[in-house]
Amino acid sequence: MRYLTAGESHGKQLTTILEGLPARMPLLKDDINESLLRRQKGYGRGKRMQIEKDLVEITSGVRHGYTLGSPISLVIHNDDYKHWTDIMGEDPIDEDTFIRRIVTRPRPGHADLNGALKYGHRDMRNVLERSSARETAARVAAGAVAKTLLRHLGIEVCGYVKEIGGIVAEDVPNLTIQEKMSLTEDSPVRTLDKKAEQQIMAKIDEAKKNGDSLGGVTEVYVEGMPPGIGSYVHYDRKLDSRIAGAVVSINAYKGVEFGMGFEAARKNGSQVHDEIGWNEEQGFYRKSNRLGGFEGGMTTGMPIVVKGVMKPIPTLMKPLQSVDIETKETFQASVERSDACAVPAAAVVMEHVVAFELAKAILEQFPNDQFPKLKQQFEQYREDVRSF
Ligand SMILES: Cc1cc2nc3c(=O)[nH]c(=O)nc-3n(C[C@H](O)[C@H](O)[C@H](O)COP(=O)(O)O)c2cc1C
Ligand SMILES: C=C(O[C@@H]1CC(C(=O)O)=C[C@@H](OP(=O)(O)O)[C@H]1O)C(=O)O
Repeated sequence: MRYLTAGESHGKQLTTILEGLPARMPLLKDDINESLLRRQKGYGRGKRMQIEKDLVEITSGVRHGYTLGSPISLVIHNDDYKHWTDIMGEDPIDEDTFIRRIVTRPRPGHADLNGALKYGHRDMRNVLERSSARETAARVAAGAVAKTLLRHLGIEVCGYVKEIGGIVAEDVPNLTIQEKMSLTEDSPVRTLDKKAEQQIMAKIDEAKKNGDSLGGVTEVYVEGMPPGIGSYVHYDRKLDSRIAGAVVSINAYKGVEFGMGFEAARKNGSQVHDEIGWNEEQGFYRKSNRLGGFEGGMTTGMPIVVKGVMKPIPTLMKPLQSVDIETKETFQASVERSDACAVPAAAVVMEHVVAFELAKAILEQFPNDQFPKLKQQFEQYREDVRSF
């Protein structure tokens, strides 16, 4: 399974083409819309999210609520496009409008300058329109389809916020994944910890007031993956490495940890590895999950726990110094609108990119033409590993 996305942030629409999904899998527009709506929520976002109402149109690959096995195309319209038709249309525009709206001032922390140097664009709008995280809506649409497949196989994926601006949300022990999902849905900053929630909101307000921005840490938790998904035989089949790549591909993500992650560097082996047990009912199991559900590039059958770190949003109301690419003059960047913090939204994006990698690995490992056959073989595999 693979997908491509197309679309500019202020262009007409975003398009996702998803290929390699089995035929005869139940899929509803609402499965995708629910995810899109979740991505739009979260305290700290700017005015753009009040303009957009992300809804998907399925334009191919699905009939009467089931996949056909042919490419699925998903379209999300940009409601903001109506304000940008002269700037973003495909037809040539008059010189005056072009000069007035040309972007020559690169923002530190964004793709603007590197993209201009690489492609030779003198109007950096040609870079920022595509490098914008607006594209993550199209990726969430693909991930929502993957999540639907996983749900039909008994696998649930949940993303939430662990930390924003240095305020850490404590874990609530022994929650079921359903409880995690509903708690985070009710939280404006998508945390499990009510106390941290209030502090985080105050911290975001403070950053906003100072014209500044915040980053944080998001976590994705997955339940229901059997052991042995992924492979140790080649670098590009290791599922943890694919997940790491997918997470860092999200705009503003700079690092990934599995389980105890970087903390492992400060521990002895006896405090890191997960001891193996066996009983008649479960078969092989782990006595702990310090490694976050992976060994040797394969799932262990324990929940997958992966964290990602998002840097603070680069567009700042408080100006940072930069240099105009035409005049070569130093200026203090000024902007009209931006998110102050998008970590809660990014947790939803991370959930969906992880879900996509999991679904992709399953489709590589099991017969993938027809969903009912895949499901049957997958359930058989679950039983095979349980009784091994
Ligand atoms: C959900 C989400 C929303 C974002 N919103 C903004 C924003 O409003 N302003 C901004 O400058 N960057 C925003 N970003 C981050 C930039 O897109 C990102 O920093 C930029 O594309 C440069 O890429 P890099 O940070 O991965 O190097 C957002 C990122 C995500 C995931
Ligand atoms: C549009 C989305 O996020 C955008 C990501 C983004 C950026 O620079 O990455 C900049 C902002 O867009 P604008 O410049 O139009 O205000 C965010 O709103 C979205 O998440 O759907």
